[in-house]
Amino acid sequence: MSSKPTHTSALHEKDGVSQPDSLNKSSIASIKKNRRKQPSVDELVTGILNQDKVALSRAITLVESKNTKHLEKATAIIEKCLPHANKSIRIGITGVPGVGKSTFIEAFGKHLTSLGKKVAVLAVDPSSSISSGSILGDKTRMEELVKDENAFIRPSASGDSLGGVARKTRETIILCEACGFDTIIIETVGVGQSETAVHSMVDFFLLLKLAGAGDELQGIKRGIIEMADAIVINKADGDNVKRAQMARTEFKRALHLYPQKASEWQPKVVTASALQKNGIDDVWQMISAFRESTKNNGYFENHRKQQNRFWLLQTIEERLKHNFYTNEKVKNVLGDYLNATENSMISPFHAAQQLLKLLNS
Ligand SMILES: Nc1nc2c(ncn2[C@@H]2O[C@H](COP(=O)(O)OP(=O)(O)OP(=O)(O)O)[C@@H](O)[C@H]2O)c(=O)[nH]1
Repeated sequence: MSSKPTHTSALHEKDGVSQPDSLNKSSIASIKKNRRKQPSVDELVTGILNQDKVALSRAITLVESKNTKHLEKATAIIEKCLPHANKSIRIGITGVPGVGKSTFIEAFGKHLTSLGKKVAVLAVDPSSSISSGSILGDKTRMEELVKDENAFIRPSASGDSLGGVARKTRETIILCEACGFDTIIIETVGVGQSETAVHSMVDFFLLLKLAGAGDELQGIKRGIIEMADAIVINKADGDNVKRAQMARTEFKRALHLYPQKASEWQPKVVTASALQKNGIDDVWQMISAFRESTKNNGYFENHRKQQNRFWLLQTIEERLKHNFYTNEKVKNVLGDYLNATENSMISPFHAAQQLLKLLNS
C-alpha cells in the first residue's frame, strides 16, 4: 500500500506544519481575504469588550496609525470604549537602561497574574523618535509574561514626537482597560523627558534604582525623585544586599527633604531582586496601600480628572502646533522670518505675530 498521504487524512503538511484538512486552498484564500478586510468599528469594539487580544491589537494599530484615514475610526473606537475604561490601577515604571526594568516587570507581572489580575504592559519609548529604532521594542523581553494569557505586552509605536507617542499610549490605556486589563504598567527608559510624560498618565510612579558604589545621592535627578511614589532598589541580591540596604536608608532620608505630596502619600523605598523574585509582593502591597489611601482621601479620582484636563489641553496645543508648521503659507516664509529674526531685522514677537496671522488669512 502506498504511504502517500491521501486527501481524506485529517491532517496534511504545509511547510512542515500539520494543517487540518479543512484548511484547503480555498479556505486559506478566504482567511487571507478576510484578514485583508478591515473589521468595522463595532466588530473591534465588541471584540475588545469580549476581552479578545487580537481585536485589541488591531485597534491599537489603528490608534497608532499615521494614516489620517484611520483617525476617524480610531476615535470612534476610543469613544465607544471609554465608558468601559478607567477601572484599573495605572503604574509607571522608569529607570536607566540596565537597571532591570524588563526583569522586574516580568516578575511583577507574573506575580500579579498569579493573583488573578490581568496585566497590560505598554512602553513609552522616546528613542523611537530619534533613531527610528526602539530601545524598548527591539529586544525579546519578558519571555514568560508574553506567553501568559492574562497578560498583554505592547511596545510603543515609533512616533515623530514624544507627545505623539504619549497620546497614543493614553488612548491605548483606555483600550486595554475596556478589554478587561485591571493593572496597566507603563514602562519608560529613564533617559529623558519621557518620565514626565509617563507621570502624567499614571496613578503610581515607581522608580527603579541600583545600589551603586559611591555617593548614591549624586545620581539623583531631583525632578524624577520628586515624581516617584516609590523607589525600588533592584538587584538586592548576592554581594549587593548590604549596599542596597544602605542605599535604601540614604534614599529614605533624601525623600524626607521633599515637601508633602498632594496625595498625602509618603513615598516609600524598598529593596528587591527581580532576578530572584524577592520583594516583588512588597511592591504590590505598597501599591495596594497607596490605592486604598488615595481612594479614601479623594486624591485618586481627582488626580485622574486633572489628567483628563491635561490630556485635552495638551492635545489642543499639539494640534495647533501641527497645523501651524504644516500650513503651506507658513512653510513658504518661515525661513525668511527666522533669518530676519536671527539678524535682528525684526523682533521675534513681531515675527511670531505676522506668522500666526497667516494661519487665519
Ligand atoms: N543580580 C541581578 N541582576 C538583575 C536583576 N534584575 C535584572 N538583572 C540583570 O540586569 C541586566 C539588565 O536587565 P534588564 O531587565 O534587561 O534591564 P532593563 O532596565 O530592562 O534594561 P534596558 O532594556 O536596557 O532598559 C540583565 O542581565 C538582568 O539579568 C536582579 O534583581 N539581580
